[in-house]
Amino acid sequence: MIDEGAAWARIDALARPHRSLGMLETLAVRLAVIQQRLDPVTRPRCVVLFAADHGVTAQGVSAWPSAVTGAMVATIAAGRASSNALARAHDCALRLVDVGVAAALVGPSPDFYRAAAVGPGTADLSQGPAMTVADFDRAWAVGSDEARLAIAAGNAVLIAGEMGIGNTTSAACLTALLAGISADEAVGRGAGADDAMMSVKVAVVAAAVARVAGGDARGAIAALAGFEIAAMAGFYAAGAAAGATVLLDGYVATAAALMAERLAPGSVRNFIAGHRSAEPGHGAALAKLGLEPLLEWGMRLGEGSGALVALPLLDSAAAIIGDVALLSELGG
Ligand SMILES: Cc1cc2ncn([C@H]3O[C@H](COP(=O)(O)O)[C@@H](O)[C@H]3O)c2cc1C
Ligand SMILES: O=C(O)c1cccnc1
Repeated sequence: MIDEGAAWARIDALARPHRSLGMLETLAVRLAVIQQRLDPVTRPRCVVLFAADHGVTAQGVSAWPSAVTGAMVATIAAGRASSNALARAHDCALRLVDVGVAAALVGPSPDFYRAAAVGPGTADLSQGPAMTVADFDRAWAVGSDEARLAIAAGNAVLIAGEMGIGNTTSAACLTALLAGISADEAVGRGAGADDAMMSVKVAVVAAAVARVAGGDARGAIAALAGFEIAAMAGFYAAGAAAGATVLLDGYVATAAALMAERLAPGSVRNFIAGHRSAEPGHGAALAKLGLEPLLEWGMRLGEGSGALVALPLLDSAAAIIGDVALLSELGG
């Protein structure tokens, strides 16, 4: 059993001055404890992008129309999104999973694409439940299935990303519910909402959370979720249960992580927070999970981008615990 004490003992025995690599050593200890080995690995790794549409866009909560979800799915399928570029830069395999995009994929579907739509997008969460509990379980199962596939393919580090116009409204609802913050604190500009959209978004989030609060946890979560967020939660829970290292992205991803921890307690032991997004509620969501983000770079994209940018830090951390001589070997 490798606990933090055992991992620190190894770090402190290595051929360098005591604690001379700062936070990189803290990260190395986290990797060693998650993976239960003093030579943790970060390759191969993969990012699975889950995409879906959101009925709540009818309320005017996003600066962008829903059709952009499908357009970006086509861009990702063509290998031309920010997430594709970052995945290539960091030697990370990429998969794209449609869990509920309204539009059919235009253009050729590559071998890394999977059609697994639960429906043509969620219902408007401001008018009633976004989805039934049965559909929530279907979306969750798509994600848990993807985690098992990723692990069976040998991946040591799992990343989930998302594409879904309107999904920062759903993430704000889920964070308000699960991290216990107000709608004001949970709502941010997402992909660029202006002040008028922001006040609608705060009102929508406050009313939706008030409507479901106090009910059964699964039903409340399903009422506020998106298909891609539910799939990410299933991905995280199954990845953690199988012992994988799970690297989280931004605000939407962390809302899914809160769901995973609520419905599959203990999942958080396998989570590493890649970054803190510019969305204002993200700090409270990470604090609720007890996670310290690796980067605070003002990123606010989603698509797994913040996790992908943090990936080389995991490579560095693995190298400085697993691939260095011992002090006792000095001169020997
Ligand atoms: C071109 C484009 C590419 C994106 N890639 C990720 N997002 C991000 O922005 C969306 C959430 O923001 P909101 O809740 O304000 O709609 C999600 O699709 C998320 O993945 C994008 C958004 C746009 C417009
Ligand atoms: O932090 C995120 O996940 C995020 C922020 C803005 C837009 N989409 C996603």
